[in-house]
Amino acid sequence: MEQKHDILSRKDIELLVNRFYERVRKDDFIGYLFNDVAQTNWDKHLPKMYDFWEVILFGTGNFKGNPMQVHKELHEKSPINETHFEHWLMLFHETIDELFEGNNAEDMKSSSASIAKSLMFRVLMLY
Ligand code: HEM
Repeated sequence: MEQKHDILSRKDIELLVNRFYERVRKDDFIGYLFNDVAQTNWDKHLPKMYDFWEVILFGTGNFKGNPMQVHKELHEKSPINETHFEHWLMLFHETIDELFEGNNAEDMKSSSASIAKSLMFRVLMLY
């Protein structure tokens, strides 16, 4: 088997994001939020997510968006809760571990966990 390496480039981010949302779309617990509620246009969403993670991980690229607003609107259409966030995070971390290994992979797990927490608190107004 090929040795795993760290997340080092935009190409690596693209692979990770593609693999993650392939799982999300088919997921019994959160898939419907994308497929039915948001009716996600994947050709737009995926490049946006490459940009998002490129900024978070490498400080390069140009993400334009408003995640707080987007998730609030989603929650208004179809309520999401802590379990959805935990599940999202579990799938994300599993996908990272499946493909990569190293400091950036670990950083991505911890930054996704803290963003998930802050999104969750603000979207669900738990503060
Ligand atoms: C309960 C967990 C989550 C669900 C169900 C969810 C769902 C969604 C949906 C449906 C969209 C809109 C896609 C579209 O344009 O159709 C979206 C956008 C987005 N999500 Fe999430 N998400 C979750 C958690 C997270 C987390 C934890 C992060 C970051 C670590 C994140 C980052 C983003 C970003 C950056 C966007 C793009 C925002 C924009 O367009 O301005 N999401 N999400």
